[in-house]
This record gives sequence, C-alpha cells and structure tokens, in this order.
Amino acid sequence: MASSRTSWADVADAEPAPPPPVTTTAPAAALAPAASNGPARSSYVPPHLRNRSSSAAPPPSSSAGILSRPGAGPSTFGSAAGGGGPGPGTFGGGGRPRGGPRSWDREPDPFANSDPPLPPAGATAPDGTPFEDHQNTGINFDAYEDIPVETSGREVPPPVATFAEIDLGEALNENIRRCRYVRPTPVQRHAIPISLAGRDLMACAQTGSGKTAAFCFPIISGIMRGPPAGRPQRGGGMGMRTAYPSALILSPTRELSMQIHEEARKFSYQTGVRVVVAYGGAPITQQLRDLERGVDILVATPGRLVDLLERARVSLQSIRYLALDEADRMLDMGFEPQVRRIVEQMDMPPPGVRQTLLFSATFPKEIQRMASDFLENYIFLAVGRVGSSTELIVQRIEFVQEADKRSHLMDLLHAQRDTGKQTLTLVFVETKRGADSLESWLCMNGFPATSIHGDRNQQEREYALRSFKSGQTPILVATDVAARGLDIPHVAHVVNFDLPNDIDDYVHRIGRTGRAGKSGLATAFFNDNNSSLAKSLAELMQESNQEVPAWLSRYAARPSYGGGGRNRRSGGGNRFGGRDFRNDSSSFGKGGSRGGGDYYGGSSSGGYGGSSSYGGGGYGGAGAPSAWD
Ligand SMILES: Nc1ncnc2c1ncn2[C@@H]1O[C@H](COP(=O)(O)OP(=O)(O)OP(=O)(O)O)[C@@H](O)[C@H]1O
Repeated sequence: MASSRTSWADVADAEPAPPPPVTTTAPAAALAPAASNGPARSSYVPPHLRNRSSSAAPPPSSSAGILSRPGAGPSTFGSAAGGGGPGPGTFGGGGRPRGGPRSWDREPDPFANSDPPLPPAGATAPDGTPFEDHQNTGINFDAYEDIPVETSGREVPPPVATFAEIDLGEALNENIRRCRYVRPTPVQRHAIPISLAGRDLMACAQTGSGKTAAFCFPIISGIMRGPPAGRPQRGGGMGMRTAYPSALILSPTRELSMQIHEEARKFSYQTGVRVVVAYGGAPITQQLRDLERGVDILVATPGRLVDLLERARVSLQSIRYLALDEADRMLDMGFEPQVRRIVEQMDMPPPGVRQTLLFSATFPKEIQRMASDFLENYIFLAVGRVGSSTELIVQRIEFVQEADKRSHLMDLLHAQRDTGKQTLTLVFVETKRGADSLESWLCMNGFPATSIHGDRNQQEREYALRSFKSGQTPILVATDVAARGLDIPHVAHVVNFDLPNDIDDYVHRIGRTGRAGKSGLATAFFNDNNSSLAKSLAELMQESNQEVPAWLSRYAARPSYGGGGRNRRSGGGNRFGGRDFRNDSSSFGKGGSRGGGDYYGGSSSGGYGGSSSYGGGGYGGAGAPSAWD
C-alpha cells in the first residue's frame, strides 16, 4: 500500500502552513468588533490559531478577522466582556477553554481508550512493515473502488484521492492519523472537496462508508480557519448565558448524537474547536454547564435543542454550518416539524448564508424534494446506489413462521457459538415489549443478552450499549432506535427477527454490520406478515448481488404483494431512487405538493413516526411527539 504510506508521509511531513484563505461561501462582510476588541477579547484566540504556540499567534486582525459570520455583530462578539459578562479568560470565547492558547494541553485525550493503544507515528509492526499497513485491520478499500458515483449540480469540485491533497489543516491531519484513517473513503473523496468549496450538499452513501468524517472534517477545518465564534453571553434571563455555536449537527437519536460527539471530539482534538452534545433523557444541567464553557460545534437531537432554544441558552444566529445526519429520517413525518422549527423559525441564517450538508444512506425522492427547501445551489452526490446495501453484507432470508422464530434464532446462535468465535449479534424486533421478552428468554436459555428501546431510561440504554460493545452481553435485542448510524465494531451478525415495514429501515438495520470495508452477515425471518416487503427486498438483494431464494421471487412476483406500503422501490420506473430528483422530469419542483409521486407514505400512522418501536423518549410512538429527545 505504497500510496497509503505516501499520503501519510505527506501529512506527517507537512510544514505548518499559514492560515489559508477561507474557502467557504459564508459572507465575508467586515467584522466590526475586530477593530474594537476590549480587554476581554484580547485573551480570545480564534480557532484557527488555537493549535499554535502563543508566540505564534498573530493579532486578531489577521485574515480571518476580516470575515464575519452570519449575524455577527458587536453585540454577539464579545459583548459579554463589557456587558456584565465574564471577565477576561472566564469564557475562552468561541469555545476555547480557560487559560492561554496552550490550554488544550489539558483537554482529555479522546484517543486514550483506543483499542489497541495507538502506536507512535512511524512505528513498525512485528513483521517490520510500517504500522500504517496494519491500520484499521480489515478495511477493504478495494471493495469500494468500482462503486458508481453520481454527482449533479453546477460546477462540481473534483474529488481527491488522498487526505494529503486536501488542505484540512495540520492539527486535523494529525487527528486523522490518530484515527488510523489512511485514505479517504469514496464518499469522503467527493464530499470533502465539495464542502470545503463552500457548497451545499445532499450526499448519499452506503452504511458504514465514513459519512460522519465526511461532514465533520470540512466543518472542523472551516471553523479552525474561519472567523471566531461568539462567546457565551448573558441573554437568557436570570444571569444565564446564551451559547452561539458556529456549527449544528442534528441527528435523530440520543445514542447517535453521543457517537457523533465522540467522533467529532477525536477529529477536533487539540484544534481548539470545542464540541458539545445535547440530547434528551440526560440531565440538562451538565449540558448547560458544557454550553457555558463555550461551543463551536453543537451536536444535538431536535427535542433537546428546541428546549435549549426556548430557554435562550442557545442561539443559532452564528451558525455557519448545518449538518443533518440521517437526513431523510430527520425530514420524514416524525421529525420534520421540529427540524423546520429549528432551521426556519428560529434565528438561524438562511440557506446561502449558512452552509448546509445533508447525509444519509437512503434518500427517497419525496424527502429530497422537501430537503431542497434547506439548500441553495446544492450538489447531489450519490456514492453507490442510493438506498442500496453494500455487497460486503451477506444477506440471508429465511421463511420462518411467527411461532417458530425463537427456536430458529436459537439454532442460529448455537451454530454461531459452535464456531468458537466471539462475535456480536444484533437482533431487531418490532416492539419494545417484544424486545424485553426476547431478551429475558435468551438470558434464560443461556445466551447473555441485553436490550435497547424507547421504554428503557437513558441510563439503561447507555448501559446496554456499553455492555454489548464490550462483549459482556454479546447479543443486543433492539427496536429501530438502534437501526441508524450506530457504529459498533465487531457486529458480525444482524438478525431481523421481525422485518421492518420499510425497505429503507431494512437497509439501515443490516448496515450495523459490514462496516468500513469489513464483511458481515444479515439474516431475516420472513413470513406472510412481511409479504408487502417481498418485492423491494428481492430487488435490493439482486442489486447487491445476493442470492434471492426462489420462494421470495415468487412472493415478489405476486401482483398483490410488494407494490404498496412504504416500499418506494416498488413505485415503478423509479427503482433505487438513486437519482437527483431535480433530474427527474416527473418530479415536482420546490414547493410542489406532498404526498404524490413515489412517496412511500401510505397512511401517516404507518409511516416512520407511527412505529410502536420508536416510543418513549426514542422516536415516539403513535401520537407521541416523536422527536422530543
Ligand atoms: N477514511 C477512513 N479510513 C478508515 N476507516 C474509516 C475512514 N472513514 C471512516 N472510517 C470508519 O468507518 C466506520 C464507519 O463510519 P461512519 O460511522 O461514519 O459510517 P456512516 O457512513 O456514517 O454509516 P451509517 O450510514 O451507518 O451512519 C467508522 O468506524 C469509522 O471510524
């Protein structure tokens, strides 16, 4: 892998470069406060200088200082110092912790628990080969080489082949090395240059293909180089302070927000960029304290964010970057009202002023159309077919009657145990009650299991996830609350004990295995109750080069099966939905009516929002505020 080493050598040897010009399209209006820095502001070090020694820090009137963020004004930037706010150094401004520019030395090391421990740069493996060759063991980038890529939109920036080709900044490059990322994945190759060029992006790429880094890297890099964020200032009443993040990353579940936060903290380690997470089910006081220390990137679930906005503890007026992970989920019926409220009805700068990045593995056309309200002159990127599953996942569909499911699962688990390999198995069920009961039954039968669903409190959910990840309980029974985004190493087998109603949910569920180039196995129990999924399932399997059982093809061929429900693939003439909806002459434009076209809506109660498995602080069951998380 000579090319990999080359890219790392390039990264490692790079001289610290002077701050390059800001490449985003954020408006470059003059930053008035820069000229009137008071004493408090003199202690402020912009993010792009925070990874340098204090002697190297130029005065605030550097190139970054002539740029403004949206909504920035004298009252936003630094007024805390003069207006009864904290004194010098109390709030480091822009999220930098207290103290001088070297204060990141005290930043907890997010790589401390790396498993195995990270060897020093340049270390060699026992066989004498460079360590880089052994990093991310099992990553099979060749699996991604022939992947079809579609981009559309005006003036699409070209992709890159290595991280060294992209000027992300020295500190971020060092963190990429610490993460042991040798080469960008395909979605990163395309998405990072597009985002760095300041363009809005709707990106679709298969599960486990590195989308988190694809949106985090440009955001962190842009914040490091861009104008300083506003410091927390009084404004919330009762002497409370309002935080002004520069970037907002929204995700649909608490666990996914926590995971993105952990990832983003690694990527931004020692860059001076501060990442804070806010999600429901956890005490808000700690989150408020974190926000008061300053925040550049806020990762949040919609419900908790609305709470913080209503308490005036967060303002979105300084947002330069908005990212929606699992964007199709965030814009479907369950979440759309809250997301619109956050993005359109609060104080967030409009599209074209902020930069908006939407990512998911699935992107139904109707959701694309809706998403276009949030974007301006955007680029559509599809890496692999939209909504397809990776060929790295071997999919097996077995015909199992409801009454036989448990014994069938037991057979699978016994067979797995007989191989002697310690693997993690994720079992998806439809209901919260079903999850509890299957968990107990497995435990009674000698298979250590735990469960995660919306009726468990947050502590229990987090404990379950930790216990599963560590292998202490190698079986996790889950509802769809665990279907999206979670990146759990060593999940070798996903079992769809109950199949979902929607093929996209199936794609996300099985995507918990076969990640980052590793292979995985997904087994589904199919019976007459799942007949409406037959056609889309058979199509998906065919497309992923999987063997489709003859009986499933027969089910799929029946005219009464597979054509309805929420299975957009079966909408006819629109297989895979892997196209930019703007290129589809039959699509209705911005502002067109909803509910037509190939929307897989069915009834609203049958849509995502109504699934009983999402409830109780998760997605919300029927009638519950789905995103109050
Ligand atoms: N360039 C890279 N080299 C090696 N590993 C990578 C690289 N980029 C990301 N990864 C790893 O790949 C795994 C999957 O990444 P990530 O969770 O971002 O996938 P995703 O595309 O967001 O998946 P999903 O659609 O399920 O949310 C993670 O463990 C991540 O650390």
